Amino acid sequence: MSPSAIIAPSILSADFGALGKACSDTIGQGADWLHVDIMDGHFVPNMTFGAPVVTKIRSHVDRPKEALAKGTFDCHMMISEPKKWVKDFQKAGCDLYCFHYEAAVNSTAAESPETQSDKKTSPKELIKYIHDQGMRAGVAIKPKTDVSVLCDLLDNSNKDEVPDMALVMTVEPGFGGQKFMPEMMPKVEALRKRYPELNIEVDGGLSEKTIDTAADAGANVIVAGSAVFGAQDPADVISKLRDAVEKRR
Ligand SMILES: O=C(CO)[C@H](O)[C@H](O)COP(=O)(O)O
Ligand SMILES: [Fe+2]
Repeated sequence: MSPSAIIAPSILSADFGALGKACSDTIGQGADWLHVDIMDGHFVPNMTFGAPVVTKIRSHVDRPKEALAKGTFDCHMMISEPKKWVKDFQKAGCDLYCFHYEAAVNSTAAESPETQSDKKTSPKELIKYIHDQGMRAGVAIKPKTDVSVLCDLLDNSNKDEVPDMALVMTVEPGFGGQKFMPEMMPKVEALRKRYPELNIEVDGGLSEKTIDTAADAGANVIVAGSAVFGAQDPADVISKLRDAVEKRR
């Protein structure tokens, strides 16, 4: 049996002028996690916010005592230097630090701004580093990246270096409100077949119209921004997304 449905509204589509309240309201409407999109204007052509804002919104939602339980802050790091910000986000209240594979393999960031050099960090070293800071680690892939890069990480026998979640992007990262890419589903199907217990997240264009396709493929962690925050009744949308995943388990 695949893991339970986890509904993670993306606060990218919330009112940034009242973000703390939007976070607590969404959890009250039945969301499991909050999906927090961090964009640096470099890895993607858009910017959001950094750790100081995460610190402020964290105080509006109880931090989960158990890993990946309700209230988890799922930080989707669309940034060029994923290692550089690990400690800041841990302190700010991130529970699950999900970096982009593409950024890690191109990253030139060292551990801290003081020691920046051209030292490279491999994705598996970065996963261990995130675990060492007490967070869970996720690895995201853009639409043009092959799913085999995730399998290589997931097949590692050293558990410290294995990701806790795989994120298959179903839009090009950078903006909310884009069209879901069903052609990404073979990646999700391949992961579900090989890793029955893995948390597989899909992000971009998820709604009541596209959830069946994602759920059929085996996704269980559902990010939805515009579909939740643009809805008349967000609780109803969250519940329908959950039901669609649960009925396929
Ligand atoms: O990572 C993202 C964009 O890069 C967002 O999480 C995603 O697009 C959610 O928004 P929507 O559900 O409106 O597509
Ligand atoms: Fe995202």
